Amino acid sequence: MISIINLKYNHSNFHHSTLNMPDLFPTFTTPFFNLIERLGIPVQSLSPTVRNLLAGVALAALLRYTFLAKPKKAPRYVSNLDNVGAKVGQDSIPSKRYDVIVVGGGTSGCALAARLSEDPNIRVLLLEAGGSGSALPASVTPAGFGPKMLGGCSSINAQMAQYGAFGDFDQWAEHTGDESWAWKNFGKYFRKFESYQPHPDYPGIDESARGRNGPVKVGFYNTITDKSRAFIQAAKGVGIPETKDFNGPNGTNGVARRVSSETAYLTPEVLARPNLTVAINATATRVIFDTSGSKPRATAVEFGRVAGGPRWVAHAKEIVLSGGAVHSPHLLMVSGVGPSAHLKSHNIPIVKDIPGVGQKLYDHPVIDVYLKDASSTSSKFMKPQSPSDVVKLIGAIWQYKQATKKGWQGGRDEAGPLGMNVRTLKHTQCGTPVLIFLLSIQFGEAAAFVRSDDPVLFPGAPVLPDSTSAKDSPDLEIFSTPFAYKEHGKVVFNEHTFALHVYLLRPSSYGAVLLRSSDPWVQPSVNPNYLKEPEDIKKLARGVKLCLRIAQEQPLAKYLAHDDKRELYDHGKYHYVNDDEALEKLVTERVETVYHPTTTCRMGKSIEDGDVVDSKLRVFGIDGLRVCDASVFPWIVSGHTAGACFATAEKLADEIKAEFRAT
Ligand SMILES: Cc1cc2nc3c(=O)[nH]c(=O)nc-3n(C[C@H](O)[C@H](O)[C@H](O)COP(=O)(O)OP(=O)(O)OC[C@H]3O[C@@H](n4cnc5c(N)ncnc54)[C@H](O)[C@@H]3O)c2cc1C
Repeated sequence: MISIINLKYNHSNFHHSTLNMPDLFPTFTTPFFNLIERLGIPVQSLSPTVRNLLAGVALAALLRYTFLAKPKKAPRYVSNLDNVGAKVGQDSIPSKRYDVIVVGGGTSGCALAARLSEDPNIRVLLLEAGGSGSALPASVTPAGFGPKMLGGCSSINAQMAQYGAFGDFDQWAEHTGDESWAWKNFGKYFRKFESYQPHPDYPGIDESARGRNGPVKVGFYNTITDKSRAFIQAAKGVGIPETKDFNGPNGTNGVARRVSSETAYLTPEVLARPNLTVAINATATRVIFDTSGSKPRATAVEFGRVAGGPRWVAHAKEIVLSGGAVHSPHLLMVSGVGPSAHLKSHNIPIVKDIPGVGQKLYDHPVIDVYLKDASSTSSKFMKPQSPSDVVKLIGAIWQYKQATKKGWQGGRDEAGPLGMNVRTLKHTQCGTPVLIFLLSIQFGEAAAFVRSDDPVLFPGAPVLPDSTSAKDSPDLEIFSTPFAYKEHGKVVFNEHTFALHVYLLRPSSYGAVLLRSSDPWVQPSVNPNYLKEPEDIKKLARGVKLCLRIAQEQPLAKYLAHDDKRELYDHGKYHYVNDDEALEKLVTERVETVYHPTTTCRMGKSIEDGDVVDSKLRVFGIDGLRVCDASVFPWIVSGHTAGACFATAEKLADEIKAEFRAT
């Protein structure tokens, strides 16, 4: 299936890079400079330095307004762990008992805990290693490799709500031997979590195929730059047909504004439930088992706040690990569940030998194509490199805050550029989302899904080994961002830029998550093994070739500085479209990740096949222990991974609730 996202756009305020009053945001700059004029200072005649100085004052004032605003009332989370479990070593304190403990308040965990606690007879404890996403400005490190928070990756991701190809889930059903995972059955859980927001600018969506009442709002919320609009037209020009809806009845497609799992599922009403306890800053360090019977049973979770600090224990009938594709296998292994030789090498007593734990780490490798923007209209100020960038950014923050104060919910233009892929201030305290926005630098505005063996796009190219789930599923995604960045956003350009990115949707290569220590506070090693298989390199090389061709196509071409042949940019590499060897070299030199790790606790039929959980997400050979997050995907999906995490949690919640009702 081939398709393109198109998004809403309002970028008229950003056409000059120097500090120029009329070009800045009138709601912010006009009153400020009026005030200065009234003090008798002729602003227009001031030197750029003085104007920048004045802008600095404005910056300080606005930062104070933005970041020191009165925080909203803190949600009902428990941080005193004495109220959650029994302190280890204090036998006089009776253990706390729950029906279900969910470990990890991320994308899947928040959804699961919220849905389970709808049944007042199920006492649920959600343990989250981090704090609230709305209170942790520094929590932007991807994929759980650093600080953690409620909402997990859904609190920092790029909000692209494309769910994968329908055939992906039919393949899941085939692998597990359980038809409930086939799209015709599993699809209802995608509709259950989403609330599709129709938009007049985007007609032609079959709303009957979309969810209407779920907690996660999905729709055409974002602004879109003129270059990403031009990208859509250029992609059509090279032969990629346009589609209205990634997730509609005709196949893969989609867009969204950020709604984290925390803000969507852990609403004040949900948090007020007496049968739900949400503990923050509570890192699970071990699952505790009763090994006295013929089959081990998970009975409790041990958790703590900091390495070397006190630990607590809470008991439950059912324990569900939702720590994500890195930390669920990590917790299993430090608890004695995993490949026995590997655990023995770390002196961990074996509870259950499951060789597949931590194996089959799939991820989506990406190649970024750097282009110089000839129109000088990029949003480079969002990663400020100069005082004028700072002023523009402050103006954007101001505009965004004004719009949200007036009740902006997306779908209209007045929020300005920060309306693009950014969580609304409304849901959070102070300026946290602004920081998240500045640091996360993931602004996918428009995307195209194609196959690397499409005869129209790659005429004469030999067919490569095909790991995709169905014959019409895509294996490459190309997306545009309104400026270029390198090394996960750590390096930005101090010039106006534009970027295309291509990633491999169904890689053949996979790696592993392995222990570096038996100490649960020591992070595991994560080796994704990108590009180990040669066909992955060849497919990505075709994707780069397509990016270079799209960049040459009108109307996109007119925005780009094709005569800029500096090594910094890729304009000088257009001749690569006829040089596969050069393209493949570029791929191997430039590979990065789009942060979609999956499959490290694979769902399937048996331990012998390398699977870790069965189709009800129960860990093989252990009672009372399940895993529910991206780690259980039998294969990585042909698209973005958060949707399938929400849907998996929705499905498991229904199943566990039914089991509790039956007992
Ligand atoms: C930068 C970035 C951009 C992305 N962009 C998109 C996108 O545009 N669209 C899309 O669909 N997907 C996107 N993704 C991927 C998607 O967000 C993830 O695949 C998905 O959110 C994973 O959900 P999860 O439930 O498996 O894990 P997570 O959401 O990572 O949740 C795991 C949770 O467990 C907690 N935890 C871990 N260990 C412990 C422990 N020992 N004790 C207690 N708590 C623990 C963590 O703090 C975390 O809250 C992106 C991801 C990243 C990082």
